[in-house]
Amino acid sequence: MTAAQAAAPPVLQLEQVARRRAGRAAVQDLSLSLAPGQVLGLLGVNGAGKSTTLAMIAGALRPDSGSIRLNGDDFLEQPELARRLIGWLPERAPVWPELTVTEHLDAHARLRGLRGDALRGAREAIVERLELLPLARRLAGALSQGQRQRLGLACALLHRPALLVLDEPANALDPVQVGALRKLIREQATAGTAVILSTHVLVEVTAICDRVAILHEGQLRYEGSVRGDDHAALERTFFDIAMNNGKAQAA
Ligand SMILES: Nc1ncnc2c1ncn2[C@@H]1O[C@H](COP(=O)(O)OP(=O)(O)OP(=O)(O)O)[C@@H](O)[C@H]1O
Repeated sequence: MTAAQAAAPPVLQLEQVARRRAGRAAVQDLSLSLAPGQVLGLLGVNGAGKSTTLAMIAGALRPDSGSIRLNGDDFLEQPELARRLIGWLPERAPVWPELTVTEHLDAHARLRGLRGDALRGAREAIVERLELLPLARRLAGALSQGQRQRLGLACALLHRPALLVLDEPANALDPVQVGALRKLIREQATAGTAVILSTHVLVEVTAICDRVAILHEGQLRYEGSVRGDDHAALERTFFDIAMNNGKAQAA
């Protein structure tokens, strides 16, 4: 992230966001912000509230309370902003099994308002970048899990979003593809895209992210840089959560 990007207004701003699911608080009083070109990792164990948070940011779930702003605009009042500004890869990337990879990308592009040459240009660029050409004529329903994940990522990136929301993006990817994913995310950040991604793997955060927010039982337990002095505190907090359910261990 450049100094200019750091000084820009936040692409994403959550204030005191809360959401209950199945009668329990899935996310509580969550406040976060994300500048252009910044990569934020949402780290937490199973059930911590990561997917619920990302689904609210992507506009798929409405918060019970709190506000979400995209580039300063109240996104809850203008849900169409999400479609324009956000690229979302959900935890299990949904596919239309009867469409080919190309048809899939075209359908997504149309949903984002792309048509004609703009649509073709965007599709060709993403097919090349994600090396999807050998799969272009395959039915989406016949793809492996990792290939589906790549298609989901391509759909999220197709319209060059200002904010990329990635739920466990390394799921089902082999080590080569994980390396390619890390490179792609850093490339997006360098181009000014803000990225928020979820994971339960600490090394994933340190490899890709600039900042980290640890969620546990729906609450923000830690927020800071992944580097420098913050790193030890990050490791200690996550270790306490993963090994000891969030309670500091006796010395
Ligand atoms: N579809 C749903 N219906 C009801 N409750 C849900 C649903 N999805 C999640 N929850 C609940 O919301 C809470 C937060 O779950 P969430 O999926 O956001 O966590 P997570 O951190 O993404 O977990 P994981 O790493 O296992 O994907 C949990 O208590 C979970 O049981």
